[in-house]
Amino acid sequence: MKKIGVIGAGLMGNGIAQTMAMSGKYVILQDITEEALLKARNKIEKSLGRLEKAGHINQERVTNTLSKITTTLEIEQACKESDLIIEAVPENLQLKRTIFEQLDRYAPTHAILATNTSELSVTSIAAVTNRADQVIGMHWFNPAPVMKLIEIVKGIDTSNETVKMIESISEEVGKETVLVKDTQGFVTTRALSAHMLECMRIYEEGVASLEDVDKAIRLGLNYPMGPLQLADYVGLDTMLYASEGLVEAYGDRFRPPQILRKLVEAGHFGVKTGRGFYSYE
Ligand SMILES: CC(=O)CC(=O)SCCNC(=O)CCNC(=O)[C@H](O)C(C)(C)COP(=O)(O)OP(=O)(O)OC[C@H]1O[C@@H](n2cnc3c(N)ncnc32)[C@H](O)[C@@H]1OP(=O)(O)O
Ligand SMILES: NC(=O)C1=CN([C@@H]2O[C@H](COP(=O)(O)OP(=O)(O)OC[C@H]3O[C@@H](n4cnc5c(N)ncnc54)[C@H](O)[C@@H]3O)[C@@H](O)[C@H]2O)C=CC1
Repeated sequence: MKKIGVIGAGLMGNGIAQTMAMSGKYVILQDITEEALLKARNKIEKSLGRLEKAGHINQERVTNTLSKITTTLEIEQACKESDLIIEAVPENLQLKRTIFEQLDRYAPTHAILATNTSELSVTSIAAVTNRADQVIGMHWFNPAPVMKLIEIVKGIDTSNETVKMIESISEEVGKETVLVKDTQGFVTTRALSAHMLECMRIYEEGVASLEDVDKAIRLGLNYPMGPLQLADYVGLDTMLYASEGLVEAYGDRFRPPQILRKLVEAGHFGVKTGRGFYSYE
């Protein structure tokens, strides 16, 4: 697999594009606005700069990586020569199904179509295509260039060959993999949401301040980030979508706390909008 299409250039899409390009893949990154593409390119440059400063890569690798990434507003353009297309648009089943109809229409017949969904049904997304055996969940973690895991999700009709190809390219770009069944939330989102939603409730009940809930988990349980800080980092909109899907599958224990719903209703999605549980302005 030499050419990779990435659909959606937000938080995850730009990190996935960067990771692929750093391993020598040609990447075509697509979004619906010029502004989103510009923002993505800036984020990639910043992240590469950070890796260079830390001594992980040299200037030549930065230049090479950037030269391998092109951007487009046309989904057809991102598909037509790609061997693998990774979708990273917002966590909404209807939107993803609409995108996959188009991926199926425009991508070469050999291409694998992967979704970066955090918890939605890969099987349902695959069902709108004529190649369900070549559709798979490829679940990355934020920040994509740094996090070690890719959670591979095998839909009902995903072929073993498709799984092998995704295991192989994941390894090629320096990631470890786990293989999971297509169930709501897989392993990681189910586990992470249980933890984060409970911590939001602890804060909402006034048991401790925002800072102290985060500090307790960070220092007491040795997590790299506190749960509320991490929720802002992941995106509260994504957290809310995920919890709503998990409620449908597993019931009330994943019910979104009021504070999460209100922050999303107010347009405060976390780091990406400048405000969430914390302010970043
Ligand atoms: C919602 C879903 O579906 C799935 C998800 O993604 S859930 C969320 C998963 N992600 C997490 O849980 C992240 C938790 N946080 C962490 O692991 C860490 O805080 C972190 C890696 C983000 C930052 O690490 P840190 O030690 O706190 O800060 P920092 O020292 O700045 O960074 C550590 C290293 O990562 C690098 N780094 C961090 N973010 C980076 C980025 N965006 N690009 C490039 N490099 C980055 C830094 O340069 C640094 O490198 P060195 O140690 O070699 O100097
Ligand atoms: N935020 C996180 O930590 C993680 C998110 N995910 C999943 O990745 C996906 C994307 O999440 P984020 O990157 O956080 O969201 P985001 O909101 O940062 O980015 C989404 C991007 O998709 C673009 N977009 C919207 N409609 C589009 C369309 N029709 N065609 C092309 N692009 C379109 C938006 O303009 C935006 O740039 C979601 O499914 C999410 O659940 C997976 C792992 C981690």
